[in-house]
Amino acid sequence: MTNDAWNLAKGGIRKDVGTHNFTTWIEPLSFSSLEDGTLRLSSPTDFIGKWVMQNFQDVILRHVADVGADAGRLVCGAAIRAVPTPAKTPDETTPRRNVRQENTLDKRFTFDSFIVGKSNELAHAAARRVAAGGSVSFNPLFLHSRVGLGKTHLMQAIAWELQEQHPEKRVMYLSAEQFMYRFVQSLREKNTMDFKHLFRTVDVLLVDDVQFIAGKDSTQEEFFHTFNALVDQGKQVVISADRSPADISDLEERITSRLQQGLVVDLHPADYELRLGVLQHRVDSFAAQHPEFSLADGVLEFLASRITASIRVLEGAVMRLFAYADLVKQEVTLEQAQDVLGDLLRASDRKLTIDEIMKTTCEHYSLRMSDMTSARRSRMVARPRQMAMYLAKKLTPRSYPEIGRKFGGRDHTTVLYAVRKIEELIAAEPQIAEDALLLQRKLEG
Ligand SMILES: Nc1ncnc2c1ncn2[C@@H]1O[C@H](COP(=O)(O)OP(=O)(O)OP(=O)(O)O)[C@@H](O)[C@H]1O
Repeated sequence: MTNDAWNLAKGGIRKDVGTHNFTTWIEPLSFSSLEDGTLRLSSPTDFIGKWVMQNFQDVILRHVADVGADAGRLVCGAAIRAVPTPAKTPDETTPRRNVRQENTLDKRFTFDSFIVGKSNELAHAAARRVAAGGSVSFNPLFLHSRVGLGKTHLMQAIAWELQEQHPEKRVMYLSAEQFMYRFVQSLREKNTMDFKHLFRTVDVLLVDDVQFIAGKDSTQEEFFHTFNALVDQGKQVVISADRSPADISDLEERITSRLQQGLVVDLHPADYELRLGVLQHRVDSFAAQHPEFSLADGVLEFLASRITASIRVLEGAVMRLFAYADLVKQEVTLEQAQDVLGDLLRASDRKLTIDEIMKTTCEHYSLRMSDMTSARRSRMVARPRQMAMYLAKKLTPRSYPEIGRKFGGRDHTTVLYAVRKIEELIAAEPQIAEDALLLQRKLEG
């Protein structure tokens, strides 16, 4: 069994255990080895490892068998070393097998369960407007944010609301990856007319994670035509991405400019009140079904102040507390919460700086710190510098101009170019992909 086979098995596991369990328990695991019928997975903490062995052993072994690996036993823990995975860009012609083809919506992602705060109020209001089903002055609605801040939740809330209030409307929600999958499938099965018909006759089209199609030429082309056909007919389109249209590299200029013609809204990182609101909401829903559940005073406030990365991470933390409470069957104290969530808290504590990124990159390529800010252009220096800029954009919240300033007062377009260049090289050159992955692992500790 290889890393790839494990990734394939994870697709099936996700379907069986649900997105929530998957994100909390399975996603953090990495493949280590399969020897003598024992599958070894590495987990960030022993608590997660134990929980996975107790609760997901059967489902994991079943799906591992489905991908052709024979394991009768699972061992999972923090002391197990993971096999590094080379970074890979999905290939346009070989869609991943675990892509969901069904248009399923998550029952939890409704407006009722969406907590509104300063950071997301505009996105929420715009989503509500689209969900009302009347005529809307902006088209498309483009939602963007860093990961785990509620884009998918809002998109699906729109779809649920429309389905409920306007059952006559044809609403289609899917990820850009699914769009590509269906498109490639229609090419293979020579029924592109059906594909076009399907997508051009919907009333509302919601496409999640559109950055995925950047650089995938024929899918982009088809997406562009679908998009134009719908907008020209006055049909509503809603799109999400992990960055703004202008920041998505490898997206054709004409697509970028059309995407910018509607309303582009950024969901900002959640502030303390919003984080606390989300936690409280989750705890209330859980406690309604588990009256014995009890949390010591101050635990939620502590989590809301310490875990700031994303709402997804916050949710993962609270899910883990529920699991822990279920195990010990007593009130969860602050000390226990700190213990069980140690890895998440440590990760949240680390605020990576651009200086650290430069230093680690220099060590990796045996360069001097001054090379990061110098004007030298030889490839030996320029490439690592571009790599450091790429990592700075990826791993810190710094903007292009801020990064440019740190790298010897360079222009923001130089940083943008560096990021695009490294993204291209990661896709084309395994050595660069490996460097990027190794550096990222080192930096994220
Ligand atoms: N304002 C909110 N209120 C309640 N739950 C939220 C809110 N924002 C995010 N969440 C929850 O956080 C989790 C992650 O949200 P979601 O998947 O929508 O993020 P995303 O921005 O689409 O992330 P990605 O870019 O990784 O796709 C989900 O479980 C979602 O329900």
